[in-house]
Amino acid sequence: MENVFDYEDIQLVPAKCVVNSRSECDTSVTLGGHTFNLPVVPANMQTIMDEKIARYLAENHYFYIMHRFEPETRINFIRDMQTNGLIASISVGVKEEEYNFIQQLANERLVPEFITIDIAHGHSESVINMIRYLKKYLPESFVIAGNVGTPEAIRELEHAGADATKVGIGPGKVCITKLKTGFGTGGWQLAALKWCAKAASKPIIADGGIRTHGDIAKSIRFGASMVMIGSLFAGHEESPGKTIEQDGKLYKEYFGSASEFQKGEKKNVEGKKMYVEHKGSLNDTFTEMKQDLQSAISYAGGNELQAIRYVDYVVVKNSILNGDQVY
Ligand SMILES: NC(=O)C1=CN([C@@H]2O[C@H](COP(=O)(O)OP(=O)(O)OC[C@H]3O[C@@H](n4cnc5c(N)ncnc54)[C@H](OP(=O)(O)O)[C@@H]3O)[C@@H](O)[C@H]2O)C=CC1
Ligand SMILES: Nc1nc2c(ncn2[C@@H]2O[C@H](COP(=O)(O)O)[C@@H](O)[C@H]2O)c(=O)[nH]1
Repeated sequence: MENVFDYEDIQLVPAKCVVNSRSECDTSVTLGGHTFNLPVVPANMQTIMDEKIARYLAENHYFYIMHRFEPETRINFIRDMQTNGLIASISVGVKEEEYNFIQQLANERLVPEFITIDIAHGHSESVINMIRYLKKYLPESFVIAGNVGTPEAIRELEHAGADATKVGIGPGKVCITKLKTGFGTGGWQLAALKWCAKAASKPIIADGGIRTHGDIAKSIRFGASMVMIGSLFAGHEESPGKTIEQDGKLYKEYFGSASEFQKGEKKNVEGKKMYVEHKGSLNDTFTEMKQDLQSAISYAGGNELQAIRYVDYVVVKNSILNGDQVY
């Protein structure tokens, strides 16, 4: 791999505007035959996603992926969502009991619209076997497989039957994989996305490392169809993480899915816990994300998301932020 870079090293180059108002720009995206308002999905983590948020997102035409850390609730969750005319989008692992769970879904003809295989090292036989099993027993479910960080992995998972792949090993805010193992796409996630996108024939979800709304547009430019975000969604009043008060200020907890706090034990820990500032309602963030992305589309010289795919870019090596912060 040559010319590695990350989000803060890139600026997209404006093209002539073709709209009279940013409100004309369409941020919607279609995945698995369903159209969503934004190419953004909150991370399937326990301090980011719960059933209430899932319902809110589905009702408001945003994509969501429920986490897999309360496995016994999944059957009722799928039933409840579908009974109410909403899409069911769940996560699975690769351990033996997950095969029994999938068999149970097939027996009961409960078919989630989306199933995400949520594993740290997705370029593995365990994930390939799970993709094949899902495609055999629940062929109508749209299968997202990950996480990976190389073109070889994209090809193998797509070849096994994955309908989309998820790219990002180690760029997450609460991720310590890069420090504990020396591996991953941390620090060059955007370049890894570009590299993977060249091999992909199906949609890619860029996962981890998004720190500003402009990073969503950059992900689209480098090949993502959808962007998974944890930390930017962690601080809302609706977020499931505990709220704490320190020196009169409110914070919310955000912990990694491979952290000691998630696992309940100190074994193969590759995640940590942090506190993020409380930031109001989820709805306000989605509204702002939409406005920022509409603006990005207008700078790309188009009126729909695809316009961003074709803009030029420059590498500005770490100089964009220049000490600035959004707030
Ligand atoms: N995107 C990212 O960068 C990362 C994300 N995570 C998140 O943490 C959660 C837990 O992930 P994970 O540990 O995979 O899930 P699980 O704890 O469910 O483990 C899944 C299976 O894969 C095995 N396994 C896990 N890591 C490896 C590896 N590096 N090599 C070989 N086998 C492995 C496990 O066995 P055993 O434990 O015995 O090895 C287990 O049998 C997930 O939600 C995942 O998304 C975790 C790390 C990185
Ligand atoms: N290495 C680890 N990665 C993790 C862990 N828990 C979640 N994740 C990944 O991070 C992203 C969210 O990233 P962010 O930068 O938006 O905060 C999430 O979707 C997972 O892929 C973990 O314990 N270790």
